Amino acid sequence: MLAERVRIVEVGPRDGLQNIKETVPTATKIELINRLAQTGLRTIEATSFVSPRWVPQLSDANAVMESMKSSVDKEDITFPALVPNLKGLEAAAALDVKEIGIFLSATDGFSRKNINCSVEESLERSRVVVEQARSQGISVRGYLSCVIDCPYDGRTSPSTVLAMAKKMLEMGCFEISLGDTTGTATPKDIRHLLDVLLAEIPASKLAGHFHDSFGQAIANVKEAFSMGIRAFDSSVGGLGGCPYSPGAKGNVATEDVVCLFENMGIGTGVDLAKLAKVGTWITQQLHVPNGSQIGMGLT
Ligand SMILES: CC(C)(COP(=O)([O-])OP(=O)([O-])OC[C@H]1O[C@@H](n2cnc3c(N)ncnc32)[C@H](O)[C@@H]1OP(=O)([O-])[O-])[C@@H](O)C(=O)NCCC(=O)NCCSC(=O)C[C@@](C)(O)CC(=O)[O-]
Repeated sequence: MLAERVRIVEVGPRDGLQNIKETVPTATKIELINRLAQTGLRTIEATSFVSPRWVPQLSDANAVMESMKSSVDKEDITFPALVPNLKGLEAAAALDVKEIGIFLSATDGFSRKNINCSVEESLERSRVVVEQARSQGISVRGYLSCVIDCPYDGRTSPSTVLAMAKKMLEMGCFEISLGDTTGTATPKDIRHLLDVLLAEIPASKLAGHFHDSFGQAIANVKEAFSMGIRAFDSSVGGLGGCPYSPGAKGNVATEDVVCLFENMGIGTGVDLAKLAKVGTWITQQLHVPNGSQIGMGLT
């Protein structure tokens, strides 16, 4: 029995697919989630209730979530969805979604490109969403993008990230997922950021969400772990990327995260061999390279 554990938030069906140009059939998305649910993952972000004009790939959010709702054999798995505004919350609530993710940026440039408003406006918008979600018993995770770098505004200062994270926690988010949206962070950047954040925010309220544009994401996971972070977002096969973060690659691969922690004697609850098969299957379906070397090695 492993004494220590990390919590993995699988974001492949949402972050992994949102940037794929060709329309992925709804049945493939549902099958991906069902296969991931067989690997031991306990949190699988399923989709986004966003504007179909902005992210056409996820315009089938209702159908995907409807199919999760009816699966009785997955009662111990959470299927969160991203929600940008009250319209998204209404759609999610109608499908009995138990957890939503709101998503804000530490920087104005990315905020305007991604959700068409300034950071200040996004805080006002989110406050109402969080209040209404929680009054309906829906828990809210907060994503904060561009914590290291912004594709439009350049480097982000840790003090800006701290101020935003505190505001998001105060409004009622149970955890803040720190997004290295551009995937440009190094372990030194992560240490510098966490030094500032952990002076005022408990590690249990923070998660790492690291993209892998320069192959540093797994090193960043390890660095954040060494500083006390115990929740990490990752994507099967290393899929992913935001349509509004040009050049950024996918998330750290879930296979790599599981392999890292299991080898450190830290439990993940995930069956790596089964997960690797899912990574191989979905990357073949999507005709994209498998972003996990360990995943390829195991299949
Ligand atoms: C926020 C908006 C809606 C503002 O977009 P807007 O154009 O300012 O919104 P609007 O209120 O003017 O509405 C425009 C149209 O969208 C519809 N609409 C409006 N809201 C919804 C909704 N919820 N669901 C469905 N439809 C919606 C609305 O009804 C209207 O339809 P029309 O009348 O023109 O036919 C838009 O910018 C948007 O949807 N953005 C989402 C972008 C996105 O999903 N980005 C990727 C996720 S974030 C990410 O990947 C980063 C993360 C989280 O992974 C962490 C990291 O790596 O950093």
